[in-house]
Amino acid sequence: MNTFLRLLKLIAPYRWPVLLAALLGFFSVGGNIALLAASALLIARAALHPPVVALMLLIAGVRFFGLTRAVCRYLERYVAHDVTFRVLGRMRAWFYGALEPLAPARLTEYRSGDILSRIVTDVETLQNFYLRVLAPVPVALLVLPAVFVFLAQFEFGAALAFATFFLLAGAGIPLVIMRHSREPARTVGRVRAELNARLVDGIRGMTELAAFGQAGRYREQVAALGRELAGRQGRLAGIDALGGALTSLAGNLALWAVLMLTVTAVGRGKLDWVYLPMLVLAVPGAFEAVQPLPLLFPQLEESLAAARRLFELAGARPAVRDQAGPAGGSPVRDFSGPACEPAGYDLEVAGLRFRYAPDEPAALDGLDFVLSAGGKLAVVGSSGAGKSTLINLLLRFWDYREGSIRLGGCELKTLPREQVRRLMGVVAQHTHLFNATIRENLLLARPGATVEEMIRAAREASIHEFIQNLPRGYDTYVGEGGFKLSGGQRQRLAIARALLKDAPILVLDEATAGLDPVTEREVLAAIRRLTAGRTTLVITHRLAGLEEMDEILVMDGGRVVERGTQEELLRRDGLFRRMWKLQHL
Ligand SMILES: Nc1ncnc2c1ncn2[C@@H]1O[C@H](COP(=O)(O)OP(=O)(O)OP(=O)(O)O)[C@@H](O)[C@H]1O
Repeated sequence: MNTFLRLLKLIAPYRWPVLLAALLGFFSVGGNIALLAASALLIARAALHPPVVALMLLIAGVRFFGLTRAVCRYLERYVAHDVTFRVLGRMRAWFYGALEPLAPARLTEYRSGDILSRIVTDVETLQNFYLRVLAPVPVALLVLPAVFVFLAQFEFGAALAFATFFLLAGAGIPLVIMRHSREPARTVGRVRAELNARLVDGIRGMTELAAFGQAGRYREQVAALGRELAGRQGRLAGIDALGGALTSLAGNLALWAVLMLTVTAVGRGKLDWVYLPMLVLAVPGAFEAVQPLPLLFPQLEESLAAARRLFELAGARPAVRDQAGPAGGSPVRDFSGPACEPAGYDLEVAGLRFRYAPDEPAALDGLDFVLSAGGKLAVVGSSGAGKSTLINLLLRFWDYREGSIRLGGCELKTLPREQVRRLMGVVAQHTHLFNATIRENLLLARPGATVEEMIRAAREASIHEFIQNLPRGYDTYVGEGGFKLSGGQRQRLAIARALLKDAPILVLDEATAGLDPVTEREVLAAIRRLTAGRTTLVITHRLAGLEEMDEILVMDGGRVVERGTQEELLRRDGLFRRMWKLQHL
């Protein structure tokens, strides 16, 4: 019910067009009934060979209702679809906006295919809620009393028979259908999402599947899900057909009953025979209003299931929230103004402890360091030591509970996420490049940058020459994820981006990982230009280019096990020296 009300709320701003569509729907069905009734009366009257003048009003009526019916049907379809697509458009934007605060911490709990399925298919499914659930009900509710009163004027028994079959078709049959369609209608969205998630995963990992000889097995899993979806859709289609057939049967029975009762009334001399065809033909016209109703509950069930999936994800509690309360306090309200204005860019980390979930081991277990503005600090360590976790906390992708991170004297979690991220430029190992031009990818860092600024950044990142030699230069499309570029080129673009962003604090997260030694040296030279004069935090397990660091923290299992300059660390017989020896043999 709650979901139903929330869906209704979403169309509240469009209540007038929705109401107009319902009224137009009523006039369209009403026009059809009047057209059939007027035509029947005209034929019956004409059989008596009256002067043509006596038929003029009926002839005009047939013309008028014929036109009314066509115009109303057109307008009803137009208004209903227009408002539906506007609601869906609004919903997509709302849903996408609701996802942003969930990234990346909460979104990692969902598969990308599943999210895609929600934003595309589930939103699309909701069009049925507005077009096939909400719209037909008021039309049927208006048609029933109108036709009942009309028939009752001539023969009450016929009116009663009509109402009985109308209610059977409009309420009884949909209720029977509901019992049988509930399960497939509820689960069809989930199976579709599962299939989409598998497909997206499979497409991404196609090379691996082929390399490990698992393509056939995966294909079979996709096919099995496809069969399951087709099975549920088939059941729904069968139920839909059954509903349509039963409604037609009820309509025909109503017609037969009204015919019998009016013929009897004519026989008893209670009804003028000339009205008989009119009364009988009004019935199939009226049944047009109940034709969509068998699908009402399956569509409602499917829409509610889709809406629940949307609301569930959109309503997920973000892992991080901007807060105005005291440091470490529970989130109070959305951030409305800085609680503290950082004085400079000194970074002080003290007693920092963090675990991703209460039952998981600590990813960081008491981290302390000071990185003064303009200073350079490296964090090195083996895989799983907690290096990336530190970045996740620094960028406020996750929030810490124990210890503190102070930026310019302010507790980091009291600063708005936007402000924190504005102050930090990140060059990561896997920089996401959009399927757009090089120019668009670079300007992402600062949309207002001039061409000169962009070129200067590319030059300093040693990528300008390469771009210039491309046939389309800065307007070259880089392909999905930048696949048309080499790893080194992608990294240099990432450096150019960071240069363009010109943030006072730089975070380099395995920025040279995976590069060959020659490219690594070139990228390191570009990094050196990038870091000049900036507060820099380098996260790496490759021990290269660390001689310029003011301090190196060596981490293991979430703790700092050694610290000092490269020279000092090499003099000691510790983890750093062991790692160094392994990498520089
Ligand atoms: N999103 C996450 N959810 C749960 N646990 C995580 C998550 N990310 C990392 N971890 C865990 O936290 C610990 C530290 O991981 P982290 O990624 O910080 O290590 P790292 O030093 O960056 O390793 P690498 O050099 O391999 O990237 C690991 O035990 C890891 O399994």
